[in-house]
Formats: sequence, structure tokens, C-alpha cells
Amino acid sequence: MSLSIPEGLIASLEGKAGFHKRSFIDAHKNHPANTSIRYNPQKLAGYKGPMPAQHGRISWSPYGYYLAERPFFTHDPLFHGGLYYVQEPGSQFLWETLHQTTDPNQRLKVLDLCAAPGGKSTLLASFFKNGLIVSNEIMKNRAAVLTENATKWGTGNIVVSCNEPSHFARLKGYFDVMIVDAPCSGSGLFRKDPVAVAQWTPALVDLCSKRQQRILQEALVSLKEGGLLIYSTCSYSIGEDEDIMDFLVGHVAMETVALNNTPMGVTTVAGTVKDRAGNQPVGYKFFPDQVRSEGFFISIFKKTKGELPAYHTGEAAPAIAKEEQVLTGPWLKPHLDLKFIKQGADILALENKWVADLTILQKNLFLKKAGVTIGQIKGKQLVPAHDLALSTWVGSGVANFPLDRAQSLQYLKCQQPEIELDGLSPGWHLASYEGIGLGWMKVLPNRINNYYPRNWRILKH
Ligand SMILES: C[S@@+](CC[C@H](N)C(=O)[O-])C[C@H]1O[C@@H](n2cnc3c(N)ncnc32)[C@H](O)[C@@H]1O
Repeated sequence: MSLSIPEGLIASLEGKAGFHKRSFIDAHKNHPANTSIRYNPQKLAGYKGPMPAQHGRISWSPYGYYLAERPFFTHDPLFHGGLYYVQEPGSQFLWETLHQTTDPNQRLKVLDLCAAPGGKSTLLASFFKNGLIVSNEIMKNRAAVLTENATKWGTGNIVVSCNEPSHFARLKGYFDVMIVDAPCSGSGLFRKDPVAVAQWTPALVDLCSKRQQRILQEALVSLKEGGLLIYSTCSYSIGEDEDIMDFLVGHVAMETVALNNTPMGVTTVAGTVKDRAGNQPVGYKFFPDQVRSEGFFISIFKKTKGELPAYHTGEAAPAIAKEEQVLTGPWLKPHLDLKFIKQGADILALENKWVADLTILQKNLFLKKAGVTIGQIKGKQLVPAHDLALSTWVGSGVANFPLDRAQSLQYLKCQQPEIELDGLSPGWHLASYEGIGLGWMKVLPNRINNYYPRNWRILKH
């Protein structure tokens, strides 16, 4: 491997905190990128298989692991079942930043503004177990991938929207926490993305910087006074990191929030960004020659002044009939405090505490997903939705069909899994691998129908 870093980037970083030219170049030329995953804590409890070959824990992320090598994730059924998410170590530092500054048990409304493909949103859904995560993506095609990943994560507390940052001005002072993981020039991912190397220019950094300011200015209206903003990029450039911090403090009523000097598990804090007095860290920049991660920048702010909350509220969606609710009961874990709502023919379940918020969000945003779609009533039966199969709310009383690895891959390719039908009870079964749900199968007298969504099926052989 021999990666040539743009001269202009090196020149712009010389003399900056945490940047060491020789080791930085060496890390790019001679050392491969890390491969790492983050487990889904809500699914880990039901997982019956061995842990994959690991190469150490990510010290700042309680569910994060380095892998010894990059497997072909597409052929791992657990990847499709949402047991883990493939995520950069640096990006997982969001957990540590939240851990230092917020209470994970609070019932908070959290906006992830630039969310696709869903790395930060799935982390937020695990961290804020009592929170509601509005996971937004501006690009339609990327919002579809985000929806798929939120569905696989299965936590039921992610709402996916597809809106422009300016649309959030309709929700003045609504959110408690906002994450802006901004589109950037991508220098932090040079070891993984040769296209980012080829496209990098100082002009691109300027363009990204202006766009980042615009995005923040437009969306921050929806953060409440006292609310927290986390701003991150995978760029090393001052124009996209420190200059944006100055912009936030200077122009949009934000103040920096102090972080620990030595964050949990990080021994070398490369590129600590200090407050103006030069005392307290208010951000971190990860350089790959010093921290076991690709490049990443993260900073945190508090909104000092904001307008009073103001937004349209809509009509509450109609609840389903009692008889329909009775049919959903056997499919779900007991003791969940859910409200069931009709969305066209679908029955949707949402935690009761967020029902009023769903009405607000539906009125003001374009929603692609909310809560968990349970299914449709046909005749006197519930036809379960794929969403339910991947949800952590699915009940343990649901008939489970454990598949081995080969059968799981047949299932995920939308083929007929080679299964002995003798002795199988007819009806719906949750196809699972090592205790992790993959989707629905219906057992008929002489065959099995595979209900894995065709547009999700594995195409590669
Ligand atoms: C760095 S990526 C987000 C990665 C994501 N947070 C994650 O952890 O998986 C930035 C996202 O911003 C979106 N984006 C691009 N232009 C945008 C704009 N003008 N406003 C808001 N989002 C934008 C991109 O489509 C992309 O999905």
C-alpha cells in the first residue's frame, strides 16, 4: 500500500495540535485502516453464538471491538440481523462524549441531522434507551439505507425522516440534543477511500466549511435553550473543525462544553482542542498515527439562548380497534407500554410516551419510519411485518425456527432454505440464526414460504 496524501493538506496541518507529519504520513503509507464493530446491547442478550475473532476492545466504547481482519460482512447472517454495526472506532467516541455530558436515562428528544447510513443513530438509540431519536437524511436514496439499518437495529425508538436542514425551523426549540455529523471533505477516511484522496482540494474544504455553517445555522433553531449540540466530521481541516467551533460560539449563541482531560480509555489524546483560555479540552481530533482509529473530529456545545418552543401539532392518529389489539398481543413481549396506531392497512406500535411527539413530527416532517410496524390484520389473523421480526419487542412465545449458517444464507438470498419439513407446525415462524431474528417464514403442508423482503436480499455469491 502506498498512499500519497495531498501536499496541500499536509501544509495546512503543519504546526497544528496533535499533527506529526512524519508519523502521519507513515500511518497512511504503511498501515492499513482498522476494522471495527459495535454490538447492539439490546440484541446481545439473546445471542447464543460465539463472539467473532477479535483484536481487542475499543476502550472508549463499551460495545466496540476491533476485528483481526475484515470479514465479508454480507455473508454473515448476524450482520443482517442487526447484532452489530460496522463502525469506525473514532465515530464510536460519540458514546464517550455523551457519557461525559448527559444522563443516558433521561427521556430526551434527540435529532441526528445528517444520519445516513445510520452509524451515529444506532449508537444514539442504544445510549438513550428512554429517548426518541429522530434520524434525518436529506438524500432520498441514502434515507432508504438509513431506514433499513434502523429497522435492523430493532430498538423501536428511531424515527427516520427525509428533510432538509431548513425544514427543522418548523420545530423551534423542540430537541434536547442535536448531532450534526456533517458532510465533509473526508480526509479522515483517506486510508479507506481512495476517491476522497483524489477529490481533496483546499477549495473542497472551503465549500464544505460554508455548507457546514449553513446546515448548522438552519437546523439549530430546533434545539432548545440549554440543549446540547454535538458537531463532528471525518476531516482534519481547521476550516471544517476549529473554524466551525468559532462560528458556533461567535454567531449562533452556543458555548463550548468542557470534556475530560483524559477521556476514558484514551491514553494519548491526539489533537485535543482547548477552550479559549487554553485550559479545558472542548473537542478531540483523532489522528491515526496516535490513536487506533481513522481520522475523526468531535466537539460539544450548549445553546445559551433560544426562542420559545413553537411548532404545529397535528391530529393524533387513530388507535386500532380492541379486537385488532388482541391479535397483536401474542407477537410481542409482555409489559411493553405501547400504543397501536393504524397507518393505512399497517398496524404500528410506538412507546406510549412518544405518541404526542409522533403527531408533532408527522405534522412537520416527512417521515419514512416510526416505531415498529407490527403487521396487517387479514381475516382474523395478523400477518407479521418484517419490521417486527427484527425488533427487540418481538415476544419469546413466537414460534422460532433456528437456521444454521448455510440455511440462513439461503433464506437471506430469498431462496427456499433446505429444511426438513417433517414435524414442523404450520404457520408463521421467526427464522433465526444463533438466537438473532432474521425474518419470517410460513410453514405450509408441503413447503415453506420465505417472506424476506426481496429488495433486501443478498445478491452476491
Ligand atoms: C458524514 S455523513 C453522515 C454519516 C452518519 N452520521 C453515520 O454515522 O452513519 C453526512 C451525511 O450528510 C448528508 N448531507 C449532504 N449534504 C447535506 C446537506 N446540505 N444538508 C444535510 N445533510 C447533508 C449526506 O447525504 C450524508 O448522508
